[in-house]
Amino acid sequence: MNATLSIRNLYKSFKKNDVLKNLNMTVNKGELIYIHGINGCGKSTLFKLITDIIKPTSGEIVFSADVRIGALIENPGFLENQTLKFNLKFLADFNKAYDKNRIIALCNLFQLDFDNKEKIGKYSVGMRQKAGIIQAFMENQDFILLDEPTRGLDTASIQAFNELIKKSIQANKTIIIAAHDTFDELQFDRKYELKDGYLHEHN
Ligand SMILES: Nc1ncnc2c1ncn2[C@@H]1O[C@H](COP(=O)(O)OP(=O)(O)OP(=O)(O)O)[C@@H](O)[C@H]1O
Repeated sequence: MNATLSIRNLYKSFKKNDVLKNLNMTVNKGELIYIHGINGCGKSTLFKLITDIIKPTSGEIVFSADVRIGALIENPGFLENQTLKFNLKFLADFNKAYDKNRIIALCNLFQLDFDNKEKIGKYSVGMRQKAGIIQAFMENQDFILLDEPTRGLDTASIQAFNELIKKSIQANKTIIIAAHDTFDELQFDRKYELKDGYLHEHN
């Protein structure tokens, strides 16, 4: 198999709080992975480690190649006094990856108005969540991490989300979804449970 991410003997503690203990996981290119866990079990911490936002206490996180990562972690951070259009361009420009047509297609999929003049700070929870999902996919990233992606989404948007995931997997993207929600419509290659700091693989 074509391992794209290898996590070896990963530990993360915040002072005396041992959040992740000896975590091992290999993710292959094109896989769809699900990590289930209750609030506070360490899902966001794991994603912050993978995206290098925080450093492990010990252990290794190795990408086999130069992958471009898209991520939705906790509440998506935006410039609150700017529009959706401004925010998405601003973020994509960091990587010189602004693709207006792709962004408009994603906005249409989620029934979000790309030209909405409202500041993003005024958006509803669901609208903001959709904007967060869009930024994780808008640069056609290879490896996508989604933390509680369907939080606050209505039924139509959950369907749009499922569609996006299926299409992305067909396009050989690698995706990890961490959530306490279940995703019955999606076919995962592997499922894990993150509990008491340990990651258990489900059959
Ligand atoms: N920067 C930090 N400093 C100290 N403790 C932290 C920090 N970040 C996370 N933690 C602790 O790590 C544990 C896991 O938090 P994390 O946010 O990863 O959980 P989660 O599974 O994403 O939860 P939720 O589903 O509620 O988003 C919690 O006990 C939290 O208090």
